[in-house]
Amino acid sequence: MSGIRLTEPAPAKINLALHVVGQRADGYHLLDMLVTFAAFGDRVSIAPAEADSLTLSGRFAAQLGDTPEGDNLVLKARDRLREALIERGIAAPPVHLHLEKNLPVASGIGGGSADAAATLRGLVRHWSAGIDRGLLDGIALGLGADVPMCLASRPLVARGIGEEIELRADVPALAMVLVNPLVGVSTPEIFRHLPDKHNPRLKVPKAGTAGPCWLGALQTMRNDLEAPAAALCPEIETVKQALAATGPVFVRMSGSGATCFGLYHSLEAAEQAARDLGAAHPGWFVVASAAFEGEDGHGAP
Ligand SMILES: C[C@](O)(CO)[C@H](O)COP(=O)(O)OP(=O)(O)OC[C@H]1O[C@@H](n2ccc(N)nc2=O)[C@H](O)[C@@H]1O
Ligand SMILES: Nc1ncnc2c1ncn2[C@@H]1O[C@H](COP(=O)(O)OP(=O)(O)OP(=O)(O)O)[C@@H](O)[C@H]1O
Repeated sequence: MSGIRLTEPAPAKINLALHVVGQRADGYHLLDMLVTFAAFGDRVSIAPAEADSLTLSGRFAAQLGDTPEGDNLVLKARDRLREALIERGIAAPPVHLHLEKNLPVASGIGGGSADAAATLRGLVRHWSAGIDRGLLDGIALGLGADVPMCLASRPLVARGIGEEIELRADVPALAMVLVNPLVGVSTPEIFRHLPDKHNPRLKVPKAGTAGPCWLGALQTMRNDLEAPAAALCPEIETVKQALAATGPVFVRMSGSGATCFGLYHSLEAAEQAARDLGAAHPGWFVVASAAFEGEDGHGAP
């Protein structure tokens, strides 16, 4: 892509814990989530152009082949932001967007949501658009429940369907390994197979909790989508066992799966685990990553 003006990271979203605590009248489930982000993810690049366009690259670009271009969350994000800016008299001229798709699609690590959030962040900068944070959060939520947290892209607790966000800078930035058996799982189907929609709330450690205490707290938390996901996709249990055999400090499934993650005390340990898992399971998606800490060391703005 020539003439790139800026590139915005779209870090993978990792649900360290996910409790299903109720259901709204419209059927959406109420969730208590502890979320962090991986340095590994997609990337959205922006350049000025004569006319709007989108190009794709990356290992999983082909997985978006069946998604009509207009349904790509990158373009939806561009269009919703532009509409809001034009309504307020702010110019939003044509852009060439390039999506480097490194995250498997429909894999529980929020790839589409991360792409939408990165597009919003990038275009606000590209168009030099002073936009009210509340309005931007509203546009994000309209694009998907996970988009507001991906807009923050730093450790947080989210409640509701993901729109009530409390940043938690004290969550330890541990290295991780992400593993997906490359078997797609359908989020609505997992929710349909949930045995119980009213599970105990997430008990979040108090502000300033030290790293080792967070690890203890994580053990007391759950991902309530893990059992229904593993029932529909037996490979999830195989992935968890394989991860557990590499000596992580913690293993769990993210989102509605099928991606599972292991946490490690060092990036070197995570990289060694990823090498071993990749060699033993060449058909899986396996990647080692540091936690995302943003350009300023504290996550994205
Ligand atoms: C489960 C999470 O991965 C947690 O981070 C996300 O909330 C899922 O977000 P997503 O993949 O963007 O899913 P969406 O496209 O918003 O929802 C797909 C479908 O899953 C079900 N769904 C999703 C989220 C939610 N809180 N309750 C639900 O019941 C709904 O049937 C919805 O139509
Ligand atoms: N840029 C995009 N990247 C990925 N999926 C997209 C994108 N745009 C639209 N989609 C659609 O969104 C659906 C969900 O994809 P996504 O990868 O975000 O799911 P996920 O990783 O399971 O997310 P979550 O963790 O929020 O459940 C896909 O079926 C795909 O058709």
